[in-house]
Amino acid sequence: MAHVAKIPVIDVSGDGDQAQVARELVDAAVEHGFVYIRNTGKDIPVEAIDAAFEMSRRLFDAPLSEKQACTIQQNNRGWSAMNYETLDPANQRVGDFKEAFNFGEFVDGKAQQPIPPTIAADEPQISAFRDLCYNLSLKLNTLLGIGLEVTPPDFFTAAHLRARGPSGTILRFLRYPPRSDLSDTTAADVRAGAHSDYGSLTLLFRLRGQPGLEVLARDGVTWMPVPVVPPGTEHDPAPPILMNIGDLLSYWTNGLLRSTVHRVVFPGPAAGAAASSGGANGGEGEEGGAAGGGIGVRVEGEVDDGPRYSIAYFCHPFGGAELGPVPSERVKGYKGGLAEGNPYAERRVLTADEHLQMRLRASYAQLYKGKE
Ligand SMILES: O=C(O)CCC(=O)C(=O)O
Ligand SMILES: [Fe+2]
Repeated sequence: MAHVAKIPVIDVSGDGDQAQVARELVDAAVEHGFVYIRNTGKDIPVEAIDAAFEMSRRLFDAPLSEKQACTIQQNNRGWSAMNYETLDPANQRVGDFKEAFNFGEFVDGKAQQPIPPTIAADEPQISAFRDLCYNLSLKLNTLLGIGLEVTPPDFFTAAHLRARGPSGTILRFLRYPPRSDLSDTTAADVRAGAHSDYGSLTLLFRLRGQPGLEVLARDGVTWMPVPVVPPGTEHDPAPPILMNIGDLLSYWTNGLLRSTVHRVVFPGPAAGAAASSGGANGGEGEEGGAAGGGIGVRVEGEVDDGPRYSIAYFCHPFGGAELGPVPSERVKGYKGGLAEGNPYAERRVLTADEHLQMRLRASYAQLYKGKE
């Protein structure tokens, strides 16, 4: 039986040895593509996360007409309705069973896109939360630069500074309804299809008791649940923030940093009940997901019968950033990459914007149909 994903937990909030933390972060990014960032409340206060989830609840509870008036546009901002996005079109019968709302940049606390009147008064607070995520993402980009011994170490960070110009960075609220609210799901349906993220890195906020995220093991067939509260963090003020490497940073580092495929499934049967995916709940650390169908196997202590909420911050470099050679011996010396030999000699240097457009077209077929 498969295991719960063994993703390292790292604390980046201390004043201790940055080089050591950076090495651990890079090792996790190379090995797993995912890392838990311990939430001590120093980088992102717990109250700010709670408030963001509260705003998200109110947003999704707003009248349908308010959300429809903000329907997602080709700039990737706005509301994405139930089943609208299909993250794994080759394998999904229907789109993802989720609603999402994407916030692009804010200027002086004001969104640069239509916002449902129900949450209009919250704009400054959403903007402030986005800023907190931005600051943490810069810190993580710096640590990745230090850990990869890039010269200068702020190479990645510099490409992410807002001052450089607009970027594809998105703060996304997500709501996944419980299966009991849906009339037409099958066992194979998933809340979010298998995918890797598009940007440089993603920060993911989840709530205790709302499991469902799974990562694909290196064997390419085994799904491993990612507990919200990994061992050792039970007494932290909030669950860790999950960071994962996106396609852009993987591409930029020639595949050294790993962009790991993941998905969100409906909760599986309760402990003791027959598991229709074939994986009955085992002992601690032994729970796992069967490949194929979209039914998760429960992680100990995680019960989920209602809607599931999560918040993702997809960090992107400024649009014009050229994804050329990374000045790091470790990246240059990495041979197991995306192409044979020197990838930069063989491929045209894409900009961050070109990379994003390429990826968005694949998952929003309806939005881009006939608009080539
Ligand atoms: O909701 C989650 O836990 C993950 C969402 C996700 O992977 C995404 O939106 O890219
Ligand atoms: Fe994702």
